[in-house]
Amino acid sequence: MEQLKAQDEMISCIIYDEILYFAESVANRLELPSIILRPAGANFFISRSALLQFKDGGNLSSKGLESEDTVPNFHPLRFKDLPLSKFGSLETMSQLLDNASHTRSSSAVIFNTMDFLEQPSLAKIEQRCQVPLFCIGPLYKFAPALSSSLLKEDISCITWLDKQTKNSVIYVSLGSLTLIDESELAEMAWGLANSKQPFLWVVRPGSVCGSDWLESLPEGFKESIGERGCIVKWAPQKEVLAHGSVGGFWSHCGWNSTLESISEGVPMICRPNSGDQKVNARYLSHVWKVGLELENEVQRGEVERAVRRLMVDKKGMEMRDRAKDLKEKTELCIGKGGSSYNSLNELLKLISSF
Ligand SMILES: O=c1ccn([C@@H]2O[C@H](COP(=O)(O)OP(=O)(O)O[C@H]3O[C@H](CO)[C@@H](O)[C@H](O)[C@H]3O)[C@@H](O)[C@H]2O)c(=O)[nH]1
Repeated sequence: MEQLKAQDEMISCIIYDEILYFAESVANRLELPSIILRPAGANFFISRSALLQFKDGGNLSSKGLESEDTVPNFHPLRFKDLPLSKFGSLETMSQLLDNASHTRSSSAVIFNTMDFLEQPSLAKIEQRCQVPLFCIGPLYKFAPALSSSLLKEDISCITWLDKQTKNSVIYVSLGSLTLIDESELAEMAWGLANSKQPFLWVVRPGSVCGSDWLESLPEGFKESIGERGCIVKWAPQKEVLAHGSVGGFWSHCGWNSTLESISEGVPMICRPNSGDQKVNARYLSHVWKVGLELENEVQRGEVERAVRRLMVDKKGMEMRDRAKDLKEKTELCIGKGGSSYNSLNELLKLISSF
């Protein structure tokens, strides 16, 4: 540590992901300022306090967590939307969230979001937060050349998209962690096939339990879709969403996918799985009104109806109009004088003052 300290006085601060909260102690030991990066949304941050509040009050039984009732003071969230993880117990999860929520001695907090999108939640956070808050999202718009992808992107899907008509393609991707089983894969496959819409589907290797990649696709499916479907292992998602042929996105509603879809003006089918995704899905469908949520078990008939509603029906077109509106607001936000643009400049000023 001492060596690191003496060696490099060029390091002005440590920016750390909120989950890696122990990095704050390292910064203190090195006598460096630190800044917290919260990579998910402000609505999610607020929903965490609901989870902690109800857990501590003893009102959160596992039955309570399935309830359709709205959480008092947390509209539009229902108890079932609270951000529980599938990867741990309520106890472990709330302990982690509690630790990640404290600012400790850090000098500032960064959110990957836009002011206009999450204003009410940001205002609440600002009230409680003792240090400056910087909303500089969507981050990928400020650093477009950096690919953070761990998997190789299959760019051949762009050539396939070039051959499709405007707004006709539904893009399907469940992010980098979601797992599904073989029967869900089959229902998704037949729902997409029966919708008669062209689709670009990312099936991440290892994401279907019990199968390496496409072995468990149902018999007859490939023949039935012909050239109307394109399946890849990993896509250049930001480029895909910005492509004129893409008119809808079936997503697990991870925060990055949510921001990317909003920024490119693409309405969504929301199929959240765990954690913040349920909060994001609720805001997409009930506040921003650019998404429709698939809530029940995935069944081919429901998938077919959801795809057609989003891609063809009037309701879908209205959602597309609202999504275009959010895209324009995002452009203003990242352009010169916009809130994220200004916030980023303020952050740079703070860092240079250290
Ligand atoms: O074929 C693909 C599929 C995805 N992506 C990219 O992968 C990222 C996926 O991120 P996200 O939508 O946030 O999903 P996860 O990878 O599942 O993210 C985890 O981290 C997020 C940020 O904290 C949380 O919001 C999610 O719930 C959590 O699952 C996005 O940038 C996509 O552009 C690709 O480039 N190609």
